[in-house]
Amino acid sequence: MRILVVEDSQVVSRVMRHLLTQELNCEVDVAPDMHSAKALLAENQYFVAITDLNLPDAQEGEIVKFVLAKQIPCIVLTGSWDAEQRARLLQLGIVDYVFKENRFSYEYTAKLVKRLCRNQSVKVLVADDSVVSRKFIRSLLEQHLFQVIEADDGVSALETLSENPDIKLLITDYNMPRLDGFGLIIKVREQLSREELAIIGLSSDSDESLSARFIKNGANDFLQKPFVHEEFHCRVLTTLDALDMVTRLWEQANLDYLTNVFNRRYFFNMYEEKLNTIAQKKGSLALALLDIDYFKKVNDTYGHDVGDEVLIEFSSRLQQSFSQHFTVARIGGEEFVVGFKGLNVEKAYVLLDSFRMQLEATPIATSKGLLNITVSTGVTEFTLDENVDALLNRADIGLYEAKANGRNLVCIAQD
Ligand SMILES: Nc1nc2c(ncn2[C@@H]2O[C@H](COP(=O)(O)OP(=O)(O)OP(=O)(O)O)[C@@H](O)[C@H]2O)c(=O)[nH]1
Repeated sequence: MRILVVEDSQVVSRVMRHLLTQELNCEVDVAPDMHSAKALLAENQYFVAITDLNLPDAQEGEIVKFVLAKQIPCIVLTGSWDAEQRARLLQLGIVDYVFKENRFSYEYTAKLVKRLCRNQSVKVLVADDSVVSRKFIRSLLEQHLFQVIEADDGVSALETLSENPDIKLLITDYNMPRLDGFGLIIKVREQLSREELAIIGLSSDSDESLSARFIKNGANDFLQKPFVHEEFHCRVLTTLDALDMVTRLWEQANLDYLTNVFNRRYFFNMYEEKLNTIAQKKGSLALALLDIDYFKKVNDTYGHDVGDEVLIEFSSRLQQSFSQHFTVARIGGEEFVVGFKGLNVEKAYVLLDSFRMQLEATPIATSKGLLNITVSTGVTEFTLDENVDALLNRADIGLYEAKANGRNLVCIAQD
């Protein structure tokens, strides 16, 4: 990803380069004037341009129109606060107008670029029966690079949501035919929590109680129409940042910090519930306990960091082999589990033995060279009246047998 900074002050361009490369994996080109900016724009594709308005060879902000004409998102970073100019440039379609006040202005700009990068993968559904209003909101969202989908009433919004489960944000009007904004939110919240789908309510109705009612019905936020561009963007960004924070907290609580597979806590919580459902439906489940062989030797010979590299690569191979259909978790130092929901122990055995052979045949690349790694595995099948501990204990008996019989084996433990 390439970013263009058009800025005649070397101090500012150096600060921006530093902050941008800290936040993102990107290349930063700096143009000190309009002439060199044009040359760089002719040569390269830019994700975004951050431009000053007063350049030695173009003092009236000419650079902005030039950048926008090339369909490149433009953030204005200026030392002169001019309310009229700001309103005009926002109208033209710049992403934001940032006043160079202090170091926070530069940090804000770098964070904004990071958000633009994230926004490209965020789907937003706009539900509004007014075409004009829908198109206006679409244009605001597209300035910030969101993927936008439209629905012209509550019923079609519901259909679109079920067809696109990856929509992260719903922006809905209140007055709509067939199903209004409240009805839509109530129906959506029967299935999706505030953390799974954020909702912002909109209305031009003068009824002051609407905002509270929207939020009580399950919206994350509310905006009164007409609104100014910046307020709209601030609400959208704050709502999505909150969603990101919840996701990060969830990941910290449920993913293993080293390997990024599910951790012990997630596995136990999820499997207590899962076993109840499987027992009720009389379904099948096989559970495997995998333990890397002689792992202590890897640490002792090559150091703890290389041990970590082995754990990371081993987890990644487990995920590649099983995560699409089954659950992979790290439950101890070099101990992993795989839950094979829907499989009996014989079928799980075949998959696990093939994984074992592939691991043996493909050494792991580490900073100290290729290492031959093998794994021992115990696998067992769920019987309808037991809990996770009992199931794991039985898988552990299989694992013990695999270790005792020379390692690099998969052993089935029968109940
Ligand atoms: N590098 C690294 N090592 C870890 C981590 N967690 C646990 N270990 C190490 O894993 C090793 C486990 O050793 P043992 O339980 O003796 O097992 P082993 O050497 O694999 O022997 P067998 O299982 O009998 O084949 C210990 O040396 C722990 O310090 C970790 O996060 N990173």
